[in-house]
Amino acid sequence: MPDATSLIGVPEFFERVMDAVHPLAPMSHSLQEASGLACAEDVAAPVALPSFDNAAMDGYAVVAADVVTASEDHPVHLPVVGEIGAGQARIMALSPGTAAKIMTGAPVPAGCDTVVPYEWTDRGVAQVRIERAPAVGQHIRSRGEDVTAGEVVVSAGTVLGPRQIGLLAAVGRSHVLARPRPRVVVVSTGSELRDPGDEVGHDSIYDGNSYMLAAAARAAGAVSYRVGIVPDDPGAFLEAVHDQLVRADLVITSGGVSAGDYDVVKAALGSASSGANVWFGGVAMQPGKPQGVGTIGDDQTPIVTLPGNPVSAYVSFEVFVLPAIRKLMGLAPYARPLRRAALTHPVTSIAGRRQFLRGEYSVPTGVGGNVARGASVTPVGGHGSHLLGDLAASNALIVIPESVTRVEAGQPVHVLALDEQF
Ligand SMILES: Nc1nc2c(c(=O)[nH]1)N[C@H]1C(S)=C(S)[C@@H](COP(=O)(O)OP(=O)(O)OC[C@H]3O[C@@H](n4cnc5c(N)ncnc54)[C@H](O)[C@@H]3O)O[C@H]1N2
Ligand code: MOO
Ligand SMILES: [Mg+2]
Repeated sequence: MPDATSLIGVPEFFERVMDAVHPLAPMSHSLQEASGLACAEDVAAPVALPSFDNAAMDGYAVVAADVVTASEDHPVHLPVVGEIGAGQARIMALSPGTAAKIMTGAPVPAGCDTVVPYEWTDRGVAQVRIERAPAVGQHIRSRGEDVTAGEVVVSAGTVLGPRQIGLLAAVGRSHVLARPRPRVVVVSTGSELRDPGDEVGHDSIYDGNSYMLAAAARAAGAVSYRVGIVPDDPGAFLEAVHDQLVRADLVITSGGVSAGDYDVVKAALGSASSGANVWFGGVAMQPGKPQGVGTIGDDQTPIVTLPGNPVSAYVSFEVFVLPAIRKLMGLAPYARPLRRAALTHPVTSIAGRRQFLRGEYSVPTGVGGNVARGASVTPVGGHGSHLLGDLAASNALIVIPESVTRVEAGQPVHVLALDEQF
């Protein structure tokens, strides 16, 4: 590994990763598939909302002038000429001096300019007694009052959340152009690795990283593919990665990027015949010092090579890969809110490195997260980048800046809230 003087900063490596990825070309998606994706068109409403004048209450369609004098003491009586249910518009026009039963959502007949709710009547069937006068237009939802036909209802770049999907469906769109979910291929390297469920010996361990990274990619909105464990053999590694490129928008590898004799990823991707162009180096952070990023194959598929220590791999994913996946999706890079919280115990950090410590972040129930409102964070476990149990017990990363070597209890710190997403 390069020594401390040759480490590059977290922001510089972040830029290298972001430069390697480009938003994916938009595709047509059914609304069911489009949830969480970035819309890639300005969607003009094909129809107005409401698309016709309709009743806002269950009651009687009437002509306002006929009932203007109605009161409990002086009710107005009108003959009921029929009934209009939602989806059953049998009465197209209403004559003055008559009423028609009408249900919420049903089209108001021509001539009707107000609806009398059941509660203001005797609910009569052949004749209705009206005891209160609605204003002209009351209880009628007018065509186009919400959305006019041709109006842009969702613009390009908007994230298609439930509200946008609901609106698109309501204006009759079955499909929408959106940037697709990136296909992320996860490759774990290490001759010591075994699949969960298999036997482990005294010198082998379970492959936690590829499951963790595949799950993290999926949680970020990607489709993830886990490639079986690749041993520390450069030829086998290159073959495995090249085999996957056909279905990869991004390749993430785990392990083999440090200074070891069997650090396969660095050895393989660094060779002239690898078909890859990858920068390897040290980043001024802990965990996550050894890193690599570049492209591989004819299509220049982006590849990020994460360190093998589980906490290092996870932190690197959060800090670099999650924003990269979001860029591929056409989303803003940062997914997590950076909160401020008071540290409950002192922590130390190496000078010149941005430290990401595991922590348990909490805010008093029902309030937003900042120090003034009582947010606090308790460090969980030590600095060791093998401490996966501590990572799993955490819900935040405490971020200690490069220039700081110690923070006392009670002091405010920034935390990346891992279970929160914008
Ligand atoms: N001489 C030096 N040694 C190391 C340095 C250094 O600067 N000089 N850096 C250390 C740091 S920091 C890190 S982080 C690791 C990075 O290691 P590699 O990316 O080369 O990863 P490996 O050597 O393959 O594995 C490291 C560690 O992680 C375990 N591991 C790997 N893959 C998995 C997996 N899929 N699931 C669970 N655990 C995994 C592996 O068994 C090792 O224990 O290098 C330091 N060394
Ligand atoms: O920097 Mo390594 O990523 O600490 O363990
Ligand atoms: Mg190594």
